[in-house]
Amino acid sequence: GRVRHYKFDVEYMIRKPDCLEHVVMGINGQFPGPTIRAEVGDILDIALTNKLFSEGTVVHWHGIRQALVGTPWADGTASISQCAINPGETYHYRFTVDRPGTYFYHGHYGMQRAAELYGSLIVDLPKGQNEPFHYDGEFNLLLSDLWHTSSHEQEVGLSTKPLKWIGEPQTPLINGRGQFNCSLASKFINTTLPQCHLKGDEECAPQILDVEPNKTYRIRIASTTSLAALNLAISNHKLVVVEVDGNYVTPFAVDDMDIYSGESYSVLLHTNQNPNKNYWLSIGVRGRKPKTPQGLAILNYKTISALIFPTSPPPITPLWNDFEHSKAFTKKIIAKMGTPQPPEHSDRTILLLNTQNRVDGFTKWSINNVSLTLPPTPYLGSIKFKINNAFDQTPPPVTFQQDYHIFNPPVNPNATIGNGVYMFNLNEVVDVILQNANQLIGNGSEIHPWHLHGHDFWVLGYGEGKFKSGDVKKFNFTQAPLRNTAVIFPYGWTALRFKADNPGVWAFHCHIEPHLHMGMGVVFAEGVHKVGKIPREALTCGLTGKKLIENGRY
Ligand SMILES: O=C1O[C@H]([C@@H](O)CO)C(O)=C1O
Repeated sequence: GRVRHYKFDVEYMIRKPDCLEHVVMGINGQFPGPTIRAEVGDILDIALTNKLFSEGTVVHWHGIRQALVGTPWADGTASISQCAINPGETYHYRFTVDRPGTYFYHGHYGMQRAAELYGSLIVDLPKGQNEPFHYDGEFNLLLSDLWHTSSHEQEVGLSTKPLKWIGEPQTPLINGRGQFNCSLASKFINTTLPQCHLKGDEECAPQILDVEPNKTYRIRIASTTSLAALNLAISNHKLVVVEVDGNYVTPFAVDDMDIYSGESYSVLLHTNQNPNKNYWLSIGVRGRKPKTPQGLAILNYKTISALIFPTSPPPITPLWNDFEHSKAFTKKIIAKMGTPQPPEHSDRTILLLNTQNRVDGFTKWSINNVSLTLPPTPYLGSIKFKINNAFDQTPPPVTFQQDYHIFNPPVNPNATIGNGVYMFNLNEVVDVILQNANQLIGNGSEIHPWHLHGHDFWVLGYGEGKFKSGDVKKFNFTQAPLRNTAVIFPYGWTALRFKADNPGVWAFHCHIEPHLHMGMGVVFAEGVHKVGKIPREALTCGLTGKKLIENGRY
């Protein structure tokens, strides 16, 4: 593959993504950051310079496994794979993209994703190879949620006693575009917002998808929201899902689709409707009581002007708590024939109970009663160089008390903080059962999208209530989809299998950024002794900084 060089300057910028002025994080003067487009086998060489004034940064390449050549130091997770990049410093992300698909990148330090640090990353097949589906043109939609409070204010609120929850996002964004103080569809929907009067060249003008009649378009869709789960639909048009998290799936048609934070999709759209009209593409909030208006874009049949608004209302987003609708969609996702099958047996199973808890009166999320607090020395260096006082050496619990009542608030809400690591033998096959439960107070249970770094996993199944050993009989081994993000539904469980075959240290966490901030994650490690030479710039902080770099030992 060829080497593609990029220079990325991460900076704060003043923009008007929803027609109002906000501070957002961008790259090279662009918000969202530039789209990276590469071919399978290419080496991406990204010199990323921190142009922020007074805080560190890192960028994670979401869905890229860093596995082909073994570059775990390029995964872009602060405290896990590298030291945060200080203002004025440059870090070199150099890695191979080994598989086609729809990916994205985003900040992975503090809550810089909520500060809107993200962009798209698309990997094409090598020239001459064809996708297993035909299309005449393509679009790329990166979905996000815009906040009118700064990520710093959000972090402090989440770390305050009592909790100051961040609430709901102000504006959903499609390719960084939304409208806050007006609506594109106020004529059609019950809104107090005035009709937007936009010329089309504003930063907050809607994304237009220009199409010709009777063609097939591939729409790539990825969500890097901080909180919101979204439902996407296009009036009058079916969507045929063909790709999920960089893996082909058995195609299926839907009228609308759920997209959780951390997921990516490709859908095919046939432009087989009346070409003398335009149509709405909508994204609406699901899974939490929506306080955010729909985000809108326009499907424009080029036969008419893009400025002619659709003459019918935007699609209605399914009810936020219609979880059966969500489950029906998610369970339709099955592997395409030819997808690698999961190994028949696993070497070990870990059960991870997701709960909302208290630690010294602070509201936290915890896994088997441990709330993750990242250490100052990144694990990759501290494990490789056996710096044993860098983090808790006792591994975190692999199960939870079997008499735990998942349908009730916790009897004892107290959890502990910790930063221990689940250590796997290289090439071990691991089953993970994610178990959902009731929230801290009152009745309720939320959807959490769990994202694994460094691997794909097979989704073996989703179930209701508390996982029982007999539930393994319900696992789907023959068409288990490969993914890097999977949700747990309210009061349910999700079973995953993966092969710990990628030497390195990998985050596995809820992709809802405030939940990760509140401790909702774990750290996996395997074969770290096999990791090649870690670049110095990954090790300059904490105890690796002191013991290796300052002493001139590295
Ligand atoms: O972590 C969360 O905290 C709030 C709520 O449970 C307490 O205010 C909420 O909706 C979350 O998802």
